[in-house]
Amino acid sequence: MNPPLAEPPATNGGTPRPTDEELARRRTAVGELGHELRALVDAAVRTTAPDATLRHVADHVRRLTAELTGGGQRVRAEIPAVDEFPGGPRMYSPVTGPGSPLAPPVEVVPEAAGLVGRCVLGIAHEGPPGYAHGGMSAMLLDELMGHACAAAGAPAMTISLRLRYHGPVPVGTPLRIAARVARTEGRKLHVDGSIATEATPDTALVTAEAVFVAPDPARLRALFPHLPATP
Ligand SMILES: CCCCC/C=C\C/C=C\C/C=C\C/C=C\CCCC(=O)SCCNC(=O)CCNC(=O)[C@H](O)C(C)(C)COP(=O)(O)OP(=O)(O)OC[C@H]1O[C@@H](n2cnc3c(N)ncnc32)[C@H](O)[C@@H]1OP(=O)(O)O
Repeated sequence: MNPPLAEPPATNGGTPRPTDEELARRRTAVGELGHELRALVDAAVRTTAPDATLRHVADHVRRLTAELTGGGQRVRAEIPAVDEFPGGPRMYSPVTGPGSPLAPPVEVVPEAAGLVGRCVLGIAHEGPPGYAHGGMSAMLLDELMGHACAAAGAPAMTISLRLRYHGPVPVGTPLRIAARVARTEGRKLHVDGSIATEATPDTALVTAEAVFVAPDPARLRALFPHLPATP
């Protein structure tokens, strides 16, 4: 079990902002580690190696974890130095983050009617054998629909998300996730989304309708105490 995360301090401690070059170097290193961790997770859920090998690897990984935690750790709600929140890169997003072992990761590109994300899910994301966990589809859509809000100029949080699963989403297959803001109503954004394979983009396997709310500024400060003064 991970230890509980510490509560956020009142400020970020006045840490100086890294230069663009330092930031680029750090992001590359974060992405490299993320890539290797994803390969490790994939290998771990697919391996048929003997028990002794699993125990041996577990020992190695325990030592590596100690090496990573030894250099200091970010506290709950702290915005990583490699991120720009809201609206910019989020290196550790569990959906799009190159540094996250949980993320496929999804690559997001703007399209005429909103956004499209592309990824391949792995066996680590499996629900029924050979197909994605339904919760993974929900996570992919929630994130991409959130990106569509930010791209429309209103970073927002989900207040409702309704999914329809029309067909199972295969793992190991290039996927296309689409999201667009259908209409806005004050601070509320009504967003549509879908998942299909790249090979058959017109056959939606999952469709989603969500409502997002752009938080009131006071609520925003309370929720995200580490936001820069002018987000
Ligand atoms: C600016 C940053 C915001 C942060 C957003 C996050 C990321 C943005 C950054 C970059 C964007 C890029 C990518 C997107 C990344 C991730 C997307 C994933 C999104 C999520 O994974 S996010 C986690 C799950 N999400 C929650 O954890 C929200 C829980 N929620 C709240 O924290 C508050 O709700 C809040 C803060 C949203 C609004 O708070 P508030 O104080 O500003 O506004 P208030 O409460 O007054 O609600 C205004 C109107 O929404 C109605 N309303 C509210 N909740 C409702 C509900 N459940 N059902 C029906 N109606 C509801 C009210 O009834 C009122 O309606 P009316 O105006 O008609 O009376």
